Amino acid sequence: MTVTTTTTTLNLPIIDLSSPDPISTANSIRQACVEYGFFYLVNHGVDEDFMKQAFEESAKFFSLPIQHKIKLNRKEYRGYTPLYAEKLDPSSLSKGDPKESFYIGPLTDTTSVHLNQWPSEELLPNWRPTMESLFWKILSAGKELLSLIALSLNLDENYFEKISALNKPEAFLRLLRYPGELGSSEEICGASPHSDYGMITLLMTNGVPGLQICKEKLKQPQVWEDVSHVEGAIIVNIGDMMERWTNCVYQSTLHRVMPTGKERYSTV
Ligand SMILES: O=C(O)CCC(=O)C(=O)O
Ligand SMILES: [Fe+2]
Repeated sequence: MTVTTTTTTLNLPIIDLSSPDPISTANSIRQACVEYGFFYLVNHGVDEDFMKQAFEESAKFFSLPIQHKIKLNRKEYRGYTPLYAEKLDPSSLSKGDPKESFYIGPLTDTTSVHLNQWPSEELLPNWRPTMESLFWKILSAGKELLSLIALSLNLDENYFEKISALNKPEAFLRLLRYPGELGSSEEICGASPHSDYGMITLLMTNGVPGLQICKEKLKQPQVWEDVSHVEGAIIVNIGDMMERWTNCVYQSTLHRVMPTGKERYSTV
């Protein structure tokens, strides 16, 4: 049995992507990745009004009747997954995570881009252009960040590009909706505890809290700490692949989303 307790809210480091001093930024990134595996990214080029618009479009899709959504059921890792269809912690006894999602595959890859599924233009005319624009903006911030992460590891800033780490399937964009309803007394997570599998994850939320991290995954009882919302910031976390590549110097930190009674949207 896993016994969990929640403590205080964390003060994660804030990294400024537009800082004129890449070496000092890289040093701060290193410290954040060693200590937490999580940090906030500001001045990343995705402006707040645009994010608001993206969450509005996301909400329009998720509020469609289920028969419209189910037509876009996930195939080839692209499309809609209904409530409870996923369980990020396979050992959890719950019937699945109470969240729905929509997966968009890499727009960069001409050989697979046609596999993406989109809601019809008649139903949601601005949906596809908004999500495509979101994809490019976050990808661009992510690539800039990866050159700073390379510097933070004392590598050439183009290192990840040179080793083809940015080749297809470069990046997926997922839109998530958590109904947020509080369950019975048992601990039911919106997203059950997991670490991400890739290089890095860039996460934006609509400001509704719920994200928690557990810095020491092997310690019992587990201690979960709240990650608070910083207006306009992207939350970045290190994935398992980057943890492995750095011989565990950078942490792929366990995290989860707890319901707070409020509907929550995020993009990862
Ligand atoms: O919605 C969130 O805040 C986190 C989602 C997440 O951790 C994931 O999908 O990997
Ligand atoms: Fe995650």
